Amino acid sequence: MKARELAYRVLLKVEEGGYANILLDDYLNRYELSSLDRAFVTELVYGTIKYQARLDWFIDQLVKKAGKLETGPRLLLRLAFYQLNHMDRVPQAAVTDEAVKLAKKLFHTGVAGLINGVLRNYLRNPKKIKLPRQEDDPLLYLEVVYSHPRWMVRRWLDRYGLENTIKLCEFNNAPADLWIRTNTLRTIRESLQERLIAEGCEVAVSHKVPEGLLLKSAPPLSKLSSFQAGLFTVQDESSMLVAHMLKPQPHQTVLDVCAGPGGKTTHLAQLMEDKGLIVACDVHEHRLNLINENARRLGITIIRTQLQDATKIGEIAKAHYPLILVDAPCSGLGVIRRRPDARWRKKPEDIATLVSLQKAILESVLKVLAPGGRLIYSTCTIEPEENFGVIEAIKASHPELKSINLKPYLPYEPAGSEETAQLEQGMRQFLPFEDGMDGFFIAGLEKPLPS
Ligand SMILES: C[S@@+](CC[C@H](N)C(=O)[O-])C[C@H]1O[C@@H](n2cnc3c(N)ncnc32)[C@H](O)[C@@H]1O
Repeated sequence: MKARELAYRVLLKVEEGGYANILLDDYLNRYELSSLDRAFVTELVYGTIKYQARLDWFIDQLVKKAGKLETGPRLLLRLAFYQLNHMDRVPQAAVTDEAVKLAKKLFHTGVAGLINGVLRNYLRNPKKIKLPRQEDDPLLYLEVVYSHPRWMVRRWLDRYGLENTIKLCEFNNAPADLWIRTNTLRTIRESLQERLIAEGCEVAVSHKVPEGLLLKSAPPLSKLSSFQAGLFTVQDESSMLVAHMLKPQPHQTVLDVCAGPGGKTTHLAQLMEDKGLIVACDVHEHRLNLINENARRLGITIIRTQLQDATKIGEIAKAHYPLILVDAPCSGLGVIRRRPDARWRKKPEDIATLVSLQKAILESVLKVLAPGGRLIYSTCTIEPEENFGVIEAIKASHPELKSINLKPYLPYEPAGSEETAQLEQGMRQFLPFEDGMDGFFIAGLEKPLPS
C-alpha cells in the first residue's frame, strides 16, 4: 500500500474511535515502507489530526454543501490541504494528482471530480480563503488558526488571556520533546550521556531534574543497546519532579495507587535504591503488566503490583502507609502535544466526572495514610478544578490535613517569588507557557500525628 493510502486508512480508523498512535504503529508494522515513507505517513497522520479544525475551515469554504460531505472524501481533502499548507517539500501537482488517484480507487468518479475541482479551485488563488482574524473574533481565531476545540480555548482564554493562550496552543502544536530518565540503579547520568552520544544521539542535560536527559535526535530507542540494557526509561521532565516531591528513602514502604504503566513507580524505586517496598496499584490489569515489564527491564525488584480500585482501597487495606502517591487519572490537558488526537477526544463534561473520581480516590486513600505520613497528589492537567479545586475540597473536608512546603523537595532552585510562594503553599501548577514543560500539577498533604 502506498503512503497516502496508508495514512488515509489510519485516519479513517481514528475517526471510528481508534487511537492514532496505536493504529499508526500497527499499520506501519504491517506494510513494508522505506524509512522516508514511514516518516511521511507519520507526519501526514499526526499533522492532519492536529490541524483538523484549520483544514476543515478550508474545506468548508470551498465545498458547496460541505455539511453533507462524507467522512472518506473529507479525510482525503484534509490530507491534501495538510500537504499544501504545512508541507512545503511536497509539490502541489503531486498533492492533487495523488488525491484524485486515491479518490478514484476508493470511491466513484464523482468524488474524484469533486476533489479535483476543490483543489484546483483553491490552487488558482489560495489567498481567496481568509482565516478568522484575532481582532474580529478571538475565540474563532484560536479555534481555527490553532486548531483546538472551542470549549478548550474558551476556558484558557478566560483564564490566561489571549497572548498566553496563543503560546499554549503553539506549544500543543509543536513536536513534543523526548525526555529520558537515567536508571540510577545501573549508571550515572554523565556515563549514560556519553554512551548515548556514542550510539548516535544528540543529548542535552536537564537543569531541573538530576536524572533527566533530553534526546534532541536519536535512532529508534528500542534499537539502542543502552535502552536494551535498561539504562534509561522515557519520562517527561515535569513527571520526573513527582517522585522527588515524595522523596522516599531506602527501606521505606510506599503506596502508589494509580501506578500504571509505572513511570513514577520505577522512579520511586530508584530513589529508594531498590530497597524497601512499593505497593503499586491500578484498576487495569494490562497497566500492571506494563509496570512489571518496566521494572524487569530496569532491574527493579521492590515493586509489588496489585489490581485495586483506588476508590475502594480505604475499605479493604489493613496497612497504613507513611508515603502515598496519587498520580490521578485526569483530563491530560497539560500534555496535549504528546497525543495529537487527544484534544478532539476530550469533552468538557469529562472534567466534572474526573473531579468526582479524583476526590473519591483521595478520600479513600487518606484512610490508609499513616499519622505523620505524607501524600503527593499529581496530575498532567492545567484545569484548576482537577488541581487546586480537588485539594481545596479535600482540605475542607479534612481540616486536620496540612499542606506540605514543597520547596525543600524541589530538585532545582525556584525561578522566582511566584514559584516559591506556590511551593511553600504546597501546590505547584506547571504551565507550558511559563515553565517550558508539559502542564503538570503537584500538591503535598500531610496527616499530623495525634497530639
Ligand atoms: C496518570 S495515569 C498514571 C501514570 C503513572 N503514575 C506513571 O507515572 O506511569 C493514571 C492511572 O490511574 C489508573 N486508574 C484510573 N482509575 C483508577 C482507579 N479508580 N483506581 C486505581 N487506578 C485507576 C489508570 O488506569 C492509569 O493507569
